[in-house]
Amino acid sequence: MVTPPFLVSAPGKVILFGEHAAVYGKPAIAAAISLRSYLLTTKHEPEFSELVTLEFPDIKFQYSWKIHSLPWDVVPKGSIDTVRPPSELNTTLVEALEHALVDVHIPLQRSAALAFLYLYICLCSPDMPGMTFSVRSTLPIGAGLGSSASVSVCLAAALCLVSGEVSPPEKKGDDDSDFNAANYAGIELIDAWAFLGERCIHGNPSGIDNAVASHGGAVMFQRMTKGNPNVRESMRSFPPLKLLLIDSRQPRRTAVQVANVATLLQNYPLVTEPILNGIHALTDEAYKLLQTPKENCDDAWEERLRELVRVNHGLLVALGVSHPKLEAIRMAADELEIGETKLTGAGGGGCAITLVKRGVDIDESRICGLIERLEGHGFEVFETSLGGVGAGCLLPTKSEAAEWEEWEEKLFSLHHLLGLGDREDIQKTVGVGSIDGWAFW
Ligand SMILES: Nc1ncnc2c1ncn2[C@@H]1O[C@H](COP(=O)(O)OP(=O)(O)OP(=O)(O)O)[C@@H](O)[C@H]1O
Ligand SMILES: C[C@@](O)(CCO)CC(=O)[O-]
Ligand SMILES: [Mg+2]
Repeated sequence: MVTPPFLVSAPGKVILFGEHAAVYGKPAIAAAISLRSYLLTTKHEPEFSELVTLEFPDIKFQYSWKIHSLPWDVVPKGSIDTVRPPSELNTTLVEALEHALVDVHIPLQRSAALAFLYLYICLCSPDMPGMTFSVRSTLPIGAGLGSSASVSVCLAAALCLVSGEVSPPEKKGDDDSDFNAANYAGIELIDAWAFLGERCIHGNPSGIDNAVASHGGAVMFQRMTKGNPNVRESMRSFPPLKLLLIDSRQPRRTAVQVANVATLLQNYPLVTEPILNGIHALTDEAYKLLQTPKENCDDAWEERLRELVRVNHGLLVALGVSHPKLEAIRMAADELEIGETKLTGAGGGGCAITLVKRGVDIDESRICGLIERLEGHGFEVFETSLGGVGAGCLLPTKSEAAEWEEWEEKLFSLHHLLGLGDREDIQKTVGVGSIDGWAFW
């Protein structure tokens, strides 16, 4: 059992191929990005020990519940398998939590708070001390970069740590590829609980986003079908790709986009199924291409990959999940002949990626021209790298326990920062890659 204060963090992701089809058991390819969410867990002062507090400053939400007023009796201790959580939500618990959420009307706040309460009731117990869980993200929210999954993974990781279901990650050796069985078991469990958090936020997730946010790297993922388990294949020799990541800043919710595709499939199965099968075949092609040894990734290879990006976008347009702003981004990149562009994530707004041409026929000034043009239209261009680390934890080791007070003081000032700082402040002060001490499962 880990005693607060401590921080956990998990990355966002980019889906390169296969979104939406992933929901129907088709393969998809995604990679973790360097933009991440952070969750600080602190213990309440004794006078507030009967409260549990949730703070989501990014979505202007803060709420405290009396711990004993929550519906603990719906899932009595021992009635839930915390080691192998089910993949379906317990609808009785979801209904019982309505009461705790009666004052929360805004859907984006309500779904995130439901994810927290659901995991809190399943993993914790009413005799635990009062705590505050504060989440900040350097990811744009609801923009296709897996913000919901990175928050779900942070919530699952923090709650698994305070309940003792999972131990903090053991530091790996110098070779980051070293396999550590305890870390692996820990992150598998966090991933499984985060999937239920995703279910609370968007109803019918495939599980690809929480898989990438937990494990990091680049993966080919296929949701379980007819009792077969999920496939999650790590793509270790992922070739370096030059990508632009552009946020249309058009808000949308994944839950709505996924439901729209479900309606299309229901209304026009003979039309929609072939589109999903087309995405499946295209992702298989992309998978083969992305397995090509680096030395064979020549111009023709790049051209084929870009072609697949273009076709994937076209099929997503046919599913009805593009948006005029995403089309404006694609057209700007097409006009300047920078590369091929597709929406990424659930679409309907949010982000697009442009797979940039390399080689002699494209110079940096053309790319700068595109960025300027996009920013001029109010779009935001992100720089990020693909295939980064998965979920991690920052807490003092036993040998540092003497510095505990100093640590606690630092985290309390961090608490303030998590409430007020901007993305750059957060990344600089606690960010993975900016400060030492982070360990990853
Ligand atoms: N920083 C955050 N703080 C609190 N809640 C968040 C935060 N980031 C995301 N969420 C929750 O996740 C929801 C957005 O998730 P949604 O699945 O719609 O988009 P996304 O995950 O960013 O994109 P995609 O699913 O396409 O990758 C928000 O409405 C909110 O409920
Ligand atoms: C649209 C979708 O395919 C990707 C969202 O990032 C939904 C999912 O797979 O859960
Ligand atoms: Mg999401």
